[in-house]
Amino acid sequence: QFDTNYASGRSGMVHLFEWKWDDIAAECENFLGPNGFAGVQVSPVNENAVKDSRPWWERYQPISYKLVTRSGNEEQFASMTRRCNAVGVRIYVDVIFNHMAANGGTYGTGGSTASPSSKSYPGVPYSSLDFNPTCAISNYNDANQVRNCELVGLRDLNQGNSYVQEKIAEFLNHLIDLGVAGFRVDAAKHMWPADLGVIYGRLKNLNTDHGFSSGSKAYIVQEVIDMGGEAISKSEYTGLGAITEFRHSDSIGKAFRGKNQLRYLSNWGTAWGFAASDRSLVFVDNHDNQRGHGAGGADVLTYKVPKQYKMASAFMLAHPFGTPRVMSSFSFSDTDQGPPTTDGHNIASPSFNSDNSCSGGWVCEHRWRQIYNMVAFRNAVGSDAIQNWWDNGSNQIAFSRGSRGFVAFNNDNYDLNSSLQTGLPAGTYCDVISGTKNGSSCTGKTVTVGSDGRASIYLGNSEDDGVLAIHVNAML
Ligand SMILES: O=C(/C=C/c1ccc(O)c(O)c1)N[C@@H](Cc1ccc(O)cc1)C(=O)NCCCOc1c(-c2ccc(O)c(O)c2)oc2cc(O)cc(O)c2c1=O
Ligand SMILES: [Ca+2]
Repeated sequence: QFDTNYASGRSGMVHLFEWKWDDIAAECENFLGPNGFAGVQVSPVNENAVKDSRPWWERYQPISYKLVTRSGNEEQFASMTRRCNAVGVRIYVDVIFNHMAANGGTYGTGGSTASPSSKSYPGVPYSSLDFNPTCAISNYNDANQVRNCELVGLRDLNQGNSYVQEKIAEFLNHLIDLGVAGFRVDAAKHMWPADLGVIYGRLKNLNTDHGFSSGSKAYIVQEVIDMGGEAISKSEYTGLGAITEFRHSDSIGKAFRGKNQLRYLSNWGTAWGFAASDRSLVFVDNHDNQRGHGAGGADVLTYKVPKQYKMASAFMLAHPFGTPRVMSSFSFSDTDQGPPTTDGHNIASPSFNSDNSCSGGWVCEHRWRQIYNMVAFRNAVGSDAIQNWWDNGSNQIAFSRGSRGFVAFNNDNYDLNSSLQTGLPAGTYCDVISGTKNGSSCTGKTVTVGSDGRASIYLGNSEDDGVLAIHVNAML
């Protein structure tokens, strides 16, 4: 189903890609809880194939459903969900049950062996009876092939098989017992919606020991890469739960790279071909398309283009459309490269600078002031509608969220300098992009709103950030 199970007053999910469970637990307590984040998407928790150079994508090659990975073991996972739920931060698990590991001398992160060539995975156990006949996906316009054949050599499970359904449901219910709030279903496009419906139907209610109200069901977000032009469409999945809206990532990248004038964002939402707001998990980039090949490819914005990245993230978090997910990356130069390690195998923990940013190979976009302050903005404005849309006919735009928040963007190559209607009560506000409210002072620019709700808004085109944001919880 598509209710996020977020604790009240919180929004903003962050994908702590490749983080270890102990480090996520600490991050919930030290940063995400205090800053109003609602949830964490974690990397796959099930035992995966060990590949020589430890590429990031080895974690998408299951060996078994044992909870042993480079991020930690079952005990550490259980401790993480306990500690994060205790501070109002939910845990969403990236689950892979379309396939099992591909060929290649294979043992798992938990020590299990497997023989993909004979479709034997004793760690589950799965045998050749549980897989579709071997064939390769070569034509994305053949829906049967996309579901029943192998994605890049990954052994394709038959989710129509009742034993397979049982093993998958057992795996997901084990995670529900451990306190998770939902799942990101990997490669959902490669599974039949009817089979997914059977599997989701076998899920238990969420564990009330972790603060969920009784009868709550797991939030399901299905990875369906649908940029149009293929046989399979996301609408086949939106009845079952939410979907990852890749068109949002592609379109927001194009807009803030200047390929689309920002004034066209005035009808941002389903008019752009996105799924319904409550079925769309939205993002600027994800773990796959930030590496250039996934969907959207070349136009996707990443931490490598920080000014545009922060503007796009601010727009996503300021706009009411969809359920936003902030990507938190490790730095990479090679698209196969895995997370930073201490010894080539064990993942390194993030280290933190005095300004709360990360080091040690972790980018921690979620710790960038312009991003975490916009999560607080989104919390402050709640479900208030967009009002007072303004644009200059090209790349300067502004809008308010009811009477609780106001944002302005400047992607033109000249200053934005206008008196605009903010919708806010009269007063002086801290601009939470250039600074942070600190008691009754602001470490960045301030904006004074008159009794008519108007304010003089200045955004120089050479400023670090092309965005300005004020809201009722940042009033001085
Ligand atoms: O680049 C990658 C991994 C990409 C990837 C991994 C996880 C994801 O959730 C994802 O969306 C993409 N993998 C590299 C290396 C690789 C991995 C395994 C393998 O047998 C061969 C090569 C690669 O070059 N992959 C081929 C292009 C990317 O094709 C993949 C897709 C994919 C890409 C575009 C689509 O429209 C689509 O429907 C599926 O999904 C995966 C899901 C997985 O669970 C595991 C995978 O290996 C993959 C996956 O290879
Ligand atoms: Ca399949």
